[in-house]
Amino acid sequence: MSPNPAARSHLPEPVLTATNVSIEYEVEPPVKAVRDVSITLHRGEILGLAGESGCGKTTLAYGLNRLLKAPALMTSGEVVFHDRDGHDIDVVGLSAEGLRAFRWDKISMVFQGAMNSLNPVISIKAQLFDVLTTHRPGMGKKAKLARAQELLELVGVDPKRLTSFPHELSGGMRQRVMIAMALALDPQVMIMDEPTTALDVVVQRGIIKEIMRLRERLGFAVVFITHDLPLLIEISDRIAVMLQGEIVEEGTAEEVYRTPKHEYTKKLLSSFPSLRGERGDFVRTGVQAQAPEEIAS
Ligand SMILES: Nc1ncnc2c1ncn2[C@@H]1O[C@H](COP(=O)(O)OP(=O)(O)OP(=O)(O)O)[C@@H](O)[C@H]1O
Repeated sequence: MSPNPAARSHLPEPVLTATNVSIEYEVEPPVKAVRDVSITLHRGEILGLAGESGCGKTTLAYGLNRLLKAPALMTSGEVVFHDRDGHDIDVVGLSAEGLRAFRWDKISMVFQGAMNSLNPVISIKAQLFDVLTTHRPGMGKKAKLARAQELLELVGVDPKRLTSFPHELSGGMRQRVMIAMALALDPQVMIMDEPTTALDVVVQRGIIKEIMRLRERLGFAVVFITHDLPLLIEISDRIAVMLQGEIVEEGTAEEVYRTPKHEYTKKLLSSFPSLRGERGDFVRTGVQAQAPEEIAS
């Protein structure tokens, strides 16, 4: 199968553009974790970031959302968020106040250990209210309650759980609550860094399925990072492959799977035997991902 140029020309407009981004850890000797990376995330798409441990995926994701902390430093590059109202936001140039308003509202992030960042002694309701109070100061109590209930429903958690404390919920439920929190302000981009890796396979698949449904329904774009290349191929619209801080290959999931160009991509694909042969044959069609239960089978 050859890449379909027609499909590419129909990509939606960009929502996030990173240009020539380089990030270093200023340690001795310095670590060049991200090297001159340019990447475009289109509205509503799932962009999978693949590559082995230590290649710079998390560092890049943090850079996109200005979450880098010393000793990490973005040494060059531009990150521009293209808001749905037509304005461009220079993410690198945002002030501290601008950044507080930007994060969670425009781009939110769910990471592997996110479920453990819920405060164990504060109810789910209070923690959801906190996000809404901070970012939507004009919102009344009734509206906040309705939104909190709606958010839990969206991620498949019974709204009765609002009064629960995190320790009363399973790991999967807590991660769903974190996804609800990330959705609270209707972000246009979600960065998901190994969002389900700490969970068992059945729970993982359930949550991935939910993310896919939500993306269809709410239209946010996702940068999805995982070591699970078969999963990435199934759920992503496009995939970027990282090697030692650089993006060495980029294409639709189908192109990357069917006609990988870079030797490293070929090596990466061959390290997942499940991707070869009848059982693991490519099943994705268009932008509609296969149902996760089918992926798991
Ligand atoms: N605080 C730090 N100080 C120095 N070097 C770091 C620091 N954090 C990460 N690095 C280095 O930066 C490089 C990129 O790391 P990063 O965590 O972004 O990779 P990754 O692809 O996300 O890996 P993983 O999948 O294991 O999370 C690695 O060489 C790592 O050792």
